[in-house]
Amino acid sequence: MAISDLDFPVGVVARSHSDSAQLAQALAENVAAALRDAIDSHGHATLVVSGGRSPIAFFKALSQQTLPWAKVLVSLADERWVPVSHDDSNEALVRRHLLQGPAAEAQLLGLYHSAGSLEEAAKLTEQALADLPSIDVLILGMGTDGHTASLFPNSPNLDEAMDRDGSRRCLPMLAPSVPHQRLTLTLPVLKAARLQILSIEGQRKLEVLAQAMQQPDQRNMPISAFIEAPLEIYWCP
Ligand SMILES: O=C(O)[C@H](O)[C@@H](O)[C@H](O)[C@H](O)COP(=O)(O)O
Repeated sequence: MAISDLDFPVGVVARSHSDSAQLAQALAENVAAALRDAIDSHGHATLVVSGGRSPIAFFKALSQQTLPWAKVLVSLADERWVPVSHDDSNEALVRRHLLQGPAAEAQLLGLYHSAGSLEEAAKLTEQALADLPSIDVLILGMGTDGHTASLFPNSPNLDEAMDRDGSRRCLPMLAPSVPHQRLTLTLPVLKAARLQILSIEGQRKLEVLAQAMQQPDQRNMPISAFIEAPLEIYWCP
């Protein structure tokens, strides 16, 4: 199967790349151009990225792009509720692979807060996200269960997190894999991004995407809520 075999809704643009390295470089160049446009347009740019393993090559390629990085605010679509010193921290991943070289000048708004409970941490993050401008560029990944960010099927709070009219910007979620406790931006915040990009690799994830497009209830596979205009999908075999 190739991504060109899928019948996406109008306004969803699918871009196929030969391999991970070529996808990462093309994505980095296109995101850099979008960040420059945002800065030209309103003096600053807000980039929200996802964690996991797939984005590392993209982060490294983007960090080397030339742009006024001091005018860029980087934040996260989700976070594992672990200290930023922890190996599983998405903030640590972004600091290690993206905020390097020219991109070291960017600002970072992390989601992690220490607190007595995940719910209390989410409330602190909610307050901190009052400083998050509207998102210019959003980079999403996808798990093979159809989750994106930390919008996990069957997680408590998923209904509220996927409520397009919801008022919360951040909610506590539970993942099926360790670390289970997560913080996620909610659907209305993510869907308000000007440029929404889903970056996935491999046949298995292409099959998951095809399956997600058939879901009568978007909560079964939350990525399905994003497979609509405006979305750009980057894929390689
Ligand atoms: O915190 C996370 O893990 C991510 O935000 C998550 O949503 C990720 O995008 C998917 O799980 C895909 O992860 P991989 O790229 O590692 O497959």
